[in-house]
Amino acid sequence: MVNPGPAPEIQKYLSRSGADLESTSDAVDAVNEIKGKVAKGEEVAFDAVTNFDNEKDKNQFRKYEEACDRVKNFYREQHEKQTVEYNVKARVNFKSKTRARMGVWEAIEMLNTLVDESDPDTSVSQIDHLLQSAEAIRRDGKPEWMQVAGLVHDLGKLLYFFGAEGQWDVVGDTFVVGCGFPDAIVYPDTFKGNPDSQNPEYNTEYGIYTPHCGLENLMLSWGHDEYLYLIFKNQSKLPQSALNMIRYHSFYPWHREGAYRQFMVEEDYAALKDVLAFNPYDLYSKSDDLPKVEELKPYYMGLINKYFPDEIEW
Ligand SMILES: O[C@H]1[C@H](O)[C@@H](O)[C@H](O)[C@@H](O)[C@H]1O
Ligand SMILES: [Fe+2]
Ligand SMILES: [Fe+2]
Repeated sequence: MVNPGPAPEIQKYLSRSGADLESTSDAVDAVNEIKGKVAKGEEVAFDAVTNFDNEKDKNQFRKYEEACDRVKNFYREQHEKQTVEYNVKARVNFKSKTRARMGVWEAIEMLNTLVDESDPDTSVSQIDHLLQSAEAIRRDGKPEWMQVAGLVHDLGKLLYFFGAEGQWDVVGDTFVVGCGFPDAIVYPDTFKGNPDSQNPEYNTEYGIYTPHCGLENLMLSWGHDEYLYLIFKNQSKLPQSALNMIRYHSFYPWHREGAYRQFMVEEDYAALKDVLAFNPYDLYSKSDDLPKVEELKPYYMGLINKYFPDEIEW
């Protein structure tokens, strides 16, 4: 008899298996572990093994209370203006046009002038941040698709050059609109100025959503994650795990602080695993050592050609 292979529900996970799953049995173990924990109502956390293993160094990042005014002012504006109404408008606007046509490397170069106002940890330009992330992933021997995820994950910040209203609808951590704003978001007090926080249809645990409706059905605040996910979902050969890393990498209240569990379905735990495997390379690779862009270009062009068409409709 022919071996029927893993059950369809397991297959679903295998096709999106995390970066460190070497074999089918690893993947099945991982899935069983997730399922067991979910069934018992336990929190699922995954420790990614990376080069950044010094806890003392890790504590130097994301210190928002000590951040400069540039960061604080950014979040006040973002938290006041990211409403359900704006979100719907931004999504309709996204679908209404193509903003530019260019290749992935050209897009990376275009980001050269952008310095992210929301980021307390880096003041290097975005091209440097992308290469720092990709190089850290490569150094740890992770697969090519994940190196590519590192290389492109912040390309959604191109939105800034495509008629964004400022940086508040492009960068910064993301959160859900249409339900209450949890304290797990940085500077939670600033939501007082967001009209949605006074709206009884929105300001509850579930707001406009239903229990365990799945992350897929939530409106995440509009910015570079969601935009880039929408672009690459149809215009790349990236595996689902890479798309998860792109789509949720700024969703810190969810992936780091444990908020929004009331909306999760089983497959969202696989996405969580992907995002947690990616996060150290995004966050802890931030340093002032500038990568040598021209030296690295040929290697990354090779990867770009494997995963993307020559021209993307942005
Ligand atoms: O300030 C940063 C930056 O904007 C990143 O690109 C984003 O992914 C992070 O969530 C945010 O904390
Ligand atoms: Fe980002
Ligand atoms: Fe990043």
